[in-house]
Amino acid sequence: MPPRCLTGDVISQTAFGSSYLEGRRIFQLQTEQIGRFMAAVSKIMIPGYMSFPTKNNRRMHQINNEIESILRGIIAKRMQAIQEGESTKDDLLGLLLESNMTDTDENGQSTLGMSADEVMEECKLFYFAGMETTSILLTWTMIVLSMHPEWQDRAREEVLGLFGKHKLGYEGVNRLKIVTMILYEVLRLYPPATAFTRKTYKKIEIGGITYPAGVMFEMPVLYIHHDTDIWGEDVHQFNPDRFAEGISKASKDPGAFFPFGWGPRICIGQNFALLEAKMALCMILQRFEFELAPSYTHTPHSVMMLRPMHGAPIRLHTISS
Ligand code: HEM
Repeated sequence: MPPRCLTGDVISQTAFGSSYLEGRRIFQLQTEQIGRFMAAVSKIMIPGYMSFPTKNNRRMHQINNEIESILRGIIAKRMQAIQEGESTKDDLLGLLLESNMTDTDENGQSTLGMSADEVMEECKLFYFAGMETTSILLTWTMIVLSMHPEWQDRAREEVLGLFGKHKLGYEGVNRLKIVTMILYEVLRLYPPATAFTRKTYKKIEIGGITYPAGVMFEMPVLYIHHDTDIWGEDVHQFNPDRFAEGISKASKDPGAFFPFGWGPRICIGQNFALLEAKMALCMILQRFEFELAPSYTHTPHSVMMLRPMHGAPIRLHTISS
């Protein structure tokens, strides 16, 4: 199963719970949407081009309509069930709707909570923000562990030592040290989100320069994660040991590792993503040894996110018990 199917299934289940299959259709459509969007932005950069009635843009519009119509159906069905006294389910949609329904006026319109459209947008955002990123992290991890079999062995040793071939336990997952160091080092070398932006809301001085309100800054995650002055001469090498004493001691600047962003808008799903990546990696390591197929070419490519440009053909060999 490609990592994207796994992370798509996980977010479908956690976002929509019982409506998982309907959720999965949305995610399939959004996967097509991402592909089409990337094809469009990597070809041409004319302002407004995305609204031209090209075949690609028309299909993207169609996909968006279909996604919204499925989501409206899921939300309406769940709201009706809640109104009929069914308990809100323990998934993202249930939690969003619950918050929505506690603050409604006499007409049933949300006052403090979110509108149905906002709930829908949140559901869409969680997919975009959550599925692709974690799948890319898993993909790079498998690539890097194929290139460094000694680290693959160390990680497997740790996993088998903690769980054997048995089902993973939450407590055990929290005790994973080598696997955590590996994931951090992969996130340093190949951060799925290579940059994010911040806008000044008032006049501000940074590094001796005064900026007015409304200036957009790009925070270059990839660039800072590869800065020799911060990380040392081996900055381009895969060396999980640098994280042996935690993130703050891994570099000369404790704030230099920020694959999930920073500040009040830091990634809301970072713990979820790391837990998911750890569990998926442990389950793979328990069952398989893996290596890169000869056709693999190492070409990190950043359009929206940092991916292996020509995919990641990986050979899995079942470990006999
Ligand atoms: C390896 C996996 C992931 C990476 C590298 C990642 C990275 C990021 C980054 C860089 C941001 C922008 C933060 C900022 O502006 O400071 C972000 C925001 C966000 N992420 Fe993630 N993310 C990951 C997984 C997830 C998952 C699994 C979810 C949901 C379950 C998620 C939900 C979100 C949301 C909702 C936001 C917007 C937060 C806001 O604007 O307040 N992310 N993520």
